[in-house]
Amino acid sequence: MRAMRAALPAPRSYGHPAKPSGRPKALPRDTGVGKSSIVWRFVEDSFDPNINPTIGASFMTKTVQYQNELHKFLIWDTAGQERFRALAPMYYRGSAAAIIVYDITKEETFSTLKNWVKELRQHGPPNIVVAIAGNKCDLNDVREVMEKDAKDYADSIHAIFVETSAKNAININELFIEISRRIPSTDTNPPSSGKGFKLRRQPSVTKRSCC
Ligand SMILES: Nc1nc2c(ncn2[C@@H]2O[C@H](COP(=O)(O)OP(=O)(O)OP(=O)(O)O)[C@@H](O)[C@H]2O)c(=O)[nH]1
Repeated sequence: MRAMRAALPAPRSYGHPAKPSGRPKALPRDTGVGKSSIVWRFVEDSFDPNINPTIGASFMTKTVQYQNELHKFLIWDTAGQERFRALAPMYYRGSAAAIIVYDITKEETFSTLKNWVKELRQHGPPNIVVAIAGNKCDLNDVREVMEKDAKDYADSIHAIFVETSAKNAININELFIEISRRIPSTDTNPPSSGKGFKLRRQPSVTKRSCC
């Protein structure tokens, strides 16, 4: 079995912090993109339309079989609210992969996602696998971010890209499997270190079209 850590940073957020429970009426613009919902869909195969905002960060694990190996994902789901912003480096520093999530119905979440990419490149582990997930693709009718624009950007930075729907379970498993595929075997690395992976860059990512 090999272990890997995937942190889920959100785009930088602005505005008033949320109350400790329940969603605030005026949401900071980059919270609520669906990070926790993606993790819940992957780990528990469930979806809660009334899920609360993450406080600090939450941790979950899931082991999946991939080809002849067992892959254990150690997942930090980080909070998107600005007041927790400073915590993010604690989670991505030791991670083998990071999934940056934006909401396809909110252009500003895609714009600020680029700040996270820059931050990961500057302060994250050198070989961290970056995946971009355009979530809520079930809401195609109110889409603000074109899939092609996001895919072109992801290709330009050699990141994995998928559009996902945690609600309708679209491309969630595929996202994690692709991350698994991009992280080389840990045969030559201690499995518990969670870092030191040498990243094999793939020229393109196979993506199942959704919505
Ligand atoms: N339609 C739709 N709604 C979704 C989807 N994923 C999440 N949501 C909803 O979006 C809202 C926010 O979801 P969360 O998973 O809490 O978002 P988050 O990014 O973890 O939010 P923070 O913890 O504040 O950073 C909730 O009401 C979810 O039910 C999706 O794929 N489709």
